[in-house]
Amino acid sequence: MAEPPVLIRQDEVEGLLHYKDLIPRLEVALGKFSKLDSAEVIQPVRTTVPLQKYNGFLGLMPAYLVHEDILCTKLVCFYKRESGSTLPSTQATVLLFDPEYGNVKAVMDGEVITAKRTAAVSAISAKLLMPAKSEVLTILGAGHQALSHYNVFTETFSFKEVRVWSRRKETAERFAQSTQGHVTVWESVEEAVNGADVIVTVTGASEPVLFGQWVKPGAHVAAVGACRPDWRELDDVLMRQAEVYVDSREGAVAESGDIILSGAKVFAELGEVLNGTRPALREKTTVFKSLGMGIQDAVSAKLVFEQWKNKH
Ligand SMILES: NC(=O)C1=CN([C@@H]2O[C@H](COP(=O)(O)OP(=O)(O)OC[C@H]3O[C@@H](n4cnc5c(N)ncnc54)[C@H](O)[C@@H]3O)[C@@H](O)[C@H]2O)C=CC1
Ligand SMILES: O=C(O)C1=NCCCC1
Repeated sequence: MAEPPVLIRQDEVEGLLHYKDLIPRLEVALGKFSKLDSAEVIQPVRTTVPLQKYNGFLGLMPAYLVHEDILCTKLVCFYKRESGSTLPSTQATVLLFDPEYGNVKAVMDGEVITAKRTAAVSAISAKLLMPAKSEVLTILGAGHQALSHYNVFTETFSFKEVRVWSRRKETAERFAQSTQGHVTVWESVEEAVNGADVIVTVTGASEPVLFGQWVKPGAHVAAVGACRPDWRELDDVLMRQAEVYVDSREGAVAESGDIILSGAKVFAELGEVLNGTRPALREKTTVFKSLGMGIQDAVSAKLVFEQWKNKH
């Protein structure tokens, strides 16, 4: 009989998952995913169950990495919350399986995994696509993803200035007080992104908040919110003037309102750039449209479980 699953709490995941270990593993997984002839990565597009009554959805995100023998699924509920709501917008649990036996080896918190792996993938996009001499980082939104993006971007790169905007100034101010380094608070998106080299959009918006006319030519945008086919964070001008990169083409054309509704063409997956089969057009304005992938959770969960076992 299989052992019962271990339970790995949020504070433990936080202490076990580090960007320096996570980023290289995500790069390998993204590269394998984008190899057209590879049967090594099995990841269906996320299944979503709408929770209309609560303005949210349940997302089911299974993945199997054959070579590494990692079988995993995340169960994630996401809600659009009213401004000022104290309810969480994301609740997630990750299940790691023994692929041969079929039992669940570990049940772990998925919120820290979601925050860190999403930010780590955005950092990979920036490493590949941001202008060579990037000095100004602007973060639009001031929630959980804003903080994980702040942490990995300041750990990985050396920006001279970091700015934040949120729809409520108090939230942006609270965010700026919570960060290790200095962050300036801006009252309008237009001013906040003026001259920015890298812009991270991590809002719960379903209408555009970032407009192409405000974005410096050559800037890199990591667009993380707007994960439904009818939600937007970026306007048509930006989507059409930029070279658009995605985590998964299949996911992007099924789920991204910014891509579907603007009619923008996807230039490449990040994995294709990592594999050297598509170029990184660093000198152009670039958008990385992130939707999140089961394989990102799977490699994160494996890492957490390995580290947990080392300690127990
Ligand atoms: N691409 C990916 O892999 C993932 C994407 N996400 C997305 O990232 C976004 C942020 O997630 P969290 O930081 O966890 O949420 P959060 O609830 O912690 O923070 C959301 C932020 O967006 C702001 N916001 C909400 N509605 C807005 C609106 N209509 N206009 C402007 N700002 C608005 C809030 O004030 C807050 O600052 C969400 O859209 C979520 O769906 C989340 C997880 C993974
Ligand atoms: O990839 C994820 O995890 C999520 N993506 C979109 C919003 C919910 C969580």
